[in-house]
Amino acid sequence: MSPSATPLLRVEDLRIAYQGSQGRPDAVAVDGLSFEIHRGETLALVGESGCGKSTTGLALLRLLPASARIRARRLDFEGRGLLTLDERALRSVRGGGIGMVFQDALSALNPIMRVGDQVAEAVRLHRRCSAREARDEALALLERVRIPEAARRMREYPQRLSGGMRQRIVIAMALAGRPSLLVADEPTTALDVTIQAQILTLLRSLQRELDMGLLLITHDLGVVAEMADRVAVMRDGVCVESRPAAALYADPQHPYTRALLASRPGAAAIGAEWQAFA
Ligand SMILES: Nc1ncnc2c1ncn2[C@@H]1O[C@H](COP(=O)(O)OP(=O)(O)OP(=O)(O)O)[C@@H](O)[C@H]1O
Repeated sequence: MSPSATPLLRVEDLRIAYQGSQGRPDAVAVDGLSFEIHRGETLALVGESGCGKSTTGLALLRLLPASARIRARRLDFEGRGLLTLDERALRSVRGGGIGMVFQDALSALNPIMRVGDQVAEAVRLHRRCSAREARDEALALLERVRIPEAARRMREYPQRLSGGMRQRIVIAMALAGRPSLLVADEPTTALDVTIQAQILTLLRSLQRELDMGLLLITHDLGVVAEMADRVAVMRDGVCVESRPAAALYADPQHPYTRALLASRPGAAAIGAEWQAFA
């Protein structure tokens, strides 16, 4: 990691509430969250379902529904405030500055379009170039995400590919705008365990090769043990602990972090730690 003075992403005191409908009170989804990501750094945002992880990821791309009220002391990407960007600037940040990978590769892909054409289309969204150049770039992207026989795979439709291959295609599309930050929201949850490991290794390698920042959103502390530089643990919209990964795993400070660690499959004692939060 080579942290520069200005972080790629600076989040300070982020608060997000969904407006309650039919007289119901607003629901606070994120409450006072702060973190930074530098180029070349991986931050894992970890917590159970509903703790506000995806809401945070979507806020970075200003993709929250209109019912979401968002404010922050700072929400800066490459030194610019994301909350005050106009639509045009936002479009260039989405996919250009910040790339996004979601859990469900199948629904992110068009079933009736060859995957090579979909990646080429993503390239042309971000860069003026000929159809030929876009196809060449798409092929290079498929090779970058280690798709074997990439030239042949370009002509396949998504359904003909395995789940892992599809997720590689989605990652290739997310890279098409040459982002400096990649947000990956549960990128492996829908995959078999062995494939999960391959995709995580790929993300880690890409993050290093391209010197990107990576925000990895997951409910599974085990998933990030090998690859995060820092881990931020969230519970009910609040960050309870944020530390370098090695320190957090070796000596978790917050009881909730200890409970999450103990509840991983294969962890010895779930018992008392978890009971406190059940
Ligand atoms: N569109 C929405 N309208 C109202 N409330 C929402 C909306 N989206 C999320 N929420 C609520 O905001 C809180 C945080 O949800 P969020 O999806 O960010 O959590 P999460 O940690 O990503 O969980 P998951 O992994 O299940 O997606 C939850 O209480 C959820 O019910």
